[in-house]
Amino acid sequence: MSSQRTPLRTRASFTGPISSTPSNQTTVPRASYTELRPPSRTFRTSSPRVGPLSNSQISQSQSRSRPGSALGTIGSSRPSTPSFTRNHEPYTGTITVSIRPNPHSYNPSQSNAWEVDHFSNTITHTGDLSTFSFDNVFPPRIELTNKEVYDKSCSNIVQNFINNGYNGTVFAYGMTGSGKTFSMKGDVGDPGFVELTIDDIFNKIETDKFHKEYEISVNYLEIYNEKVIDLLEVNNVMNSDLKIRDDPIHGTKIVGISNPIITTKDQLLQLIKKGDNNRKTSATDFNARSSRSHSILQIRLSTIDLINKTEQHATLSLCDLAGSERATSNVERRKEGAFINKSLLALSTVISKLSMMSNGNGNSEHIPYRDSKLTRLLQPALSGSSLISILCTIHLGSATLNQSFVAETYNTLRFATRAKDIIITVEKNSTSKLSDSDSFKIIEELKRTIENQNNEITILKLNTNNDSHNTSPSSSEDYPMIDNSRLSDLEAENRILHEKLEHFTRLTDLQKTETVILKNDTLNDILGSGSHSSQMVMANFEEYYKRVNYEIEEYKGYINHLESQLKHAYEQNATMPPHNNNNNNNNELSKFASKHFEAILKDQEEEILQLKEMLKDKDHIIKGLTKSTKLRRLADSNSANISVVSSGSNNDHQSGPKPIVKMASSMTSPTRSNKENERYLREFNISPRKPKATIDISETNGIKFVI
Ligand SMILES: Nc1ncnc2c1ncn2[C@@H]1O[C@H](COP(=O)(O)OP(=O)(O)OP(=O)(O)O)[C@@H](O)[C@H]1O
Repeated sequence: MSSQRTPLRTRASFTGPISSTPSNQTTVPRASYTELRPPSRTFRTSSPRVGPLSNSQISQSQSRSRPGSALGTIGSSRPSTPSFTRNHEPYTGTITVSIRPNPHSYNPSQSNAWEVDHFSNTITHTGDLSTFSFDNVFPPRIELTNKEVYDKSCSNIVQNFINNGYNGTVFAYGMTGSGKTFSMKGDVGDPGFVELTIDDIFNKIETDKFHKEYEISVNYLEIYNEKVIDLLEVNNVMNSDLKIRDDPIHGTKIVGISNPIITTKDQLLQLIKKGDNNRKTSATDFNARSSRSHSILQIRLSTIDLINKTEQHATLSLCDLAGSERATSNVERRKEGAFINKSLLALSTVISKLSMMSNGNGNSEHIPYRDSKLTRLLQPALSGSSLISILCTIHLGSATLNQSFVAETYNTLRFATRAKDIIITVEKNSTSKLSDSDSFKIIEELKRTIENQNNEITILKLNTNNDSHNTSPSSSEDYPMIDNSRLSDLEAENRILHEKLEHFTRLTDLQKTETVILKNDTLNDILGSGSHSSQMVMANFEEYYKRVNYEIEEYKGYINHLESQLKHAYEQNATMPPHNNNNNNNNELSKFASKHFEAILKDQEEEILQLKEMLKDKDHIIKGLTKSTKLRRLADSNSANISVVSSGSNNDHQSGPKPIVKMASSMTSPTRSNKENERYLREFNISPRKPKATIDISETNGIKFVI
């Protein structure tokens, strides 16, 4: 993991799709994303939500073919989770909305206010029979783990964040004590969304460790009484009310928030734990440890793909909102409650307006994102920069005993319904190509890290040896153990880094080869001569190859000559007598001569450098040519039993380059024996049954360059 952030060169544009659908799904034009149809809902005549829909309203809503509209009828289309097409076009669809009841406020032996059908993902009020349908409606089972809920409602977004560069936002919404923190943070033996997400991220890092570089940074904040507080730096008074500003890349930014770079999973978990301990919680009427603030954990991931040499940046926000609640007698709680309710109301209003706009009912009116810090921070996500999943936690409650639960659950379901109506178009963050200087920087950084590790390994080994010889009774027995485990960790890490470095250097080298070859007119002429026979292409290649080799030798000789001249000139310069200060004329003359001389030396140095660069380029050409020539030979001799030899002898290059041959009619050679063929095939790691039949200058894996 790099300790230095790669500069963000492109403005992040949000592109992207998701999904639970298999990747072999065919590309569907956006307008016909029928699989993106969101949960449909039946409005029964007694629905207290919006009142019954008239027949004309129902047919109107059914005939409207907006993708992702939540207005449909149960049975006509099952609620579907947003899907992504294979080639990751921008995702257009709805927000994933899931409902999770708190099992503690549900009693199966009593008559409950709500009935859940987790097969059809619906929830029905047992009194007025109004039914709501969502992407997921989970059963009120105590055995239901956070992992099961995460897999269905959240992992899709996390995977698209990790693998495809989409921003993601997940938030838990619901009344106090309904299970938001339980779902996000988890419990003993039942890790929550935050930990499960971190597991997914670090598992991916482990899987891709040989061909990808990841950099993770994190910030963790809470909004308490409309103040933004850095949970990782609570003791800093400067961080007691951070300001939110517009940001061209991320939409909004929090000025001055700490943003540490994370290198290990444990480090991240420790930081989050520290932040959690700093979060404001208190006992309320419904929850002994109620969150009195909204918390937002933001994980930023930069991915460098060492194979494709691209980089990508994405942000995942995990929000645990404070719960709505009724008035309480405690003054402090009342004040907090007022702020919480106000910001939740602002969120609700924003969601409602966005939903109306998505349904074509609202004009493109002002969305009041600035009414609260919460909506201001969620603004980029809600306005289309991010895939969103909302987990609404509810209390099912007994119909007779807990009337307040019933009303709150109604509120939450209404909120969830509006959220489900919102249609978002989210673009994947752009992928930018690493420049040569970026590749160079990465290679240098890897080398530095390896060197530092080597030093540490040496020191640790020395320490361990000293400890084992140390007979002092006061020496702790624990230290050698710590050192040993650190030592083996370091050695393992070091091996991986070495492999990474070799791999990346090889790739950079290959890319350079390809660039040089593509820029080379003569080579392009040869490669582009589609009508020529393979023998002719081969002959031209080989002739060109000899010519380049000859030129290399020439250049080397010339460089040697220049270098010895330079050396001689420097020596002369050093032995020149000092200037005579009394003689002005002489002095001026010698100054002029010296300047002139220096200029010549500089010119020569530059020429040598240029020549060396040219030599490097030619080396790259030779590599590419050697490979393609051998592959071509192999393919020809294996498939058509055609063997080609160069038209000149080994001494040809001594007599200078020849013009590139135009026809290969005179080229014949003894057919290579089977044994020889096998040797070649082994050398190129190619299966004898499937010889390469095309000239492929881009394939390197497993192929040794022989010059
Ligand atoms: N699905 C669940 N399974 C088991 N226990 C749960 C579940 N959901 C919530 N609980 C328990 O219910 C209590 C309240 O949950 P939690 O603190 O997560 O609520 P909350 O919605 O975050 O409340 P607040 O808004 O007040 O912070 C906790 O004791 C928690 O362990």
